[in-house]
Amino acid sequence: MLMWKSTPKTVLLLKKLGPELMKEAKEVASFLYYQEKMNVLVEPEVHDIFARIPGFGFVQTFYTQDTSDLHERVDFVACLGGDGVILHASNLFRDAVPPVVSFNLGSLGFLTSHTFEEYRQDLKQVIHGNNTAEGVYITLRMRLRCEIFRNGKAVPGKIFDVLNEVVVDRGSNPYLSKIECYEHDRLITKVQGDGVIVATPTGSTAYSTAAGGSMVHPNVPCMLFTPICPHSLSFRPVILPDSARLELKIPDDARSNAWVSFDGKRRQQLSRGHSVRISMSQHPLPTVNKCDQTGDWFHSLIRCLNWNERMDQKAL
Ligand SMILES: NC(=O)c1ccc[n+]([C@@H]2O[C@H](COP(=O)([O-])OP(=O)(O)OC[C@H]3O[C@@H](n4cnc5c(N)ncnc54)[C@H](O)[C@@H]3O)[C@@H](O)[C@H]2O)c1
Ligand SMILES: Nc1ncnc2c1ncn2[C@@H]1O[C@H](COP(=O)(O)OP(=O)(O)OP(=O)(O)O)[C@@H](O)[C@H]1O
Repeated sequence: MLMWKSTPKTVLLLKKLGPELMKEAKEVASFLYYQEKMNVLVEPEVHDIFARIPGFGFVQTFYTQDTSDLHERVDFVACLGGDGVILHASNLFRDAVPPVVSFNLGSLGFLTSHTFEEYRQDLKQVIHGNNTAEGVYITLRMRLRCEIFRNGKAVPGKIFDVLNEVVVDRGSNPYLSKIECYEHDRLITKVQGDGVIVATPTGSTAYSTAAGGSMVHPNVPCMLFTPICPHSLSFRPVILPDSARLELKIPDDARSNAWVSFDGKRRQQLSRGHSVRISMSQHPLPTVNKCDQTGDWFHSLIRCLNWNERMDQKAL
């Protein structure tokens, strides 16, 4: 459950990229500042828009070049948009992540548990959660720490924490990709196909599901190892414990380079001899639940993916 040591003072308000959702962002910023007496931070591009609107001089911003101390300045994050905004929030925080409450104003919104209509009541619950009888539940979402290596040496500045998954694929190369997969330095298999996904339980309902992986409740401590179009009749997806330490390496005899992406972003080439090492991050991402961990998850499975939607059988 969410327990504040002292009443939260600063909120980071994130919204979906682009000009839309400014009306909603203005409404939420005013509510947090005037009603809840909170400091409101937004990203620099959004701040540029607020700076031109009379009466919103209270909205502050931060330097995106250095977000290393952002977690110390921000008590919680409020997101307006879809799943991509939560992935973006994850990307802003390399180390500890403050609790994230998200209002679904995007398209699918599997991870965005709250509706915008009730934002006042839900934000009050988050801010004064300690004092309410019911309390506020959170889900601690595992992230994966990914680090790129060249011939066994860490490439400086190439460390990424992902909330959904890391993908190594063939990119636009016409050749089958060849990726050696090690677990704690032991070769477990070679992927010969379009690529491979290493996903968190949170990411299990995203790309990994599309590639045939299982859907895993976010409280299960594990990582999913899901091949993409493997050219083999026996390569089924597997689930590994959260203690696994994986390395995906492009061998010298691969016909072409590969590509790696982190939560579908920050895509870059992996040449022969390059590898990406993957282990559980020490810093999970806490998301605020609307109901509770299991209730929210099944609600999203049904609302977004029509999980087991079927006509009810009539009595005899
Ligand atoms: N074939 C696929 O299904 C496919 C292909 C590429 C990327 N993706 C996913 O897109 C994600 C990036 O999302 P984005 O919003 O920035 O890009 P995007 O705008 O391309 O959205 C991809 C879709 O995936 C959904 N999604 C994202 N995370 C999810 C999750 N944890 N559970 C269920 N659905 C989820 C989003 O709601 C959206 O509908 C990647 O992390 C990857 O998982 C999926
Ligand atoms: N503040 C932001 N800064 C940078 N990129 C962002 C930001 N907000 C959203 N994005 C990106 O913009 C895209 C669309 O955003 P988002 O996912 O929130 O909306 P959507 O696609 O309509 O909803 P859903 O993902 O739930 O289907 C995503 O790829 C996301 O990563």
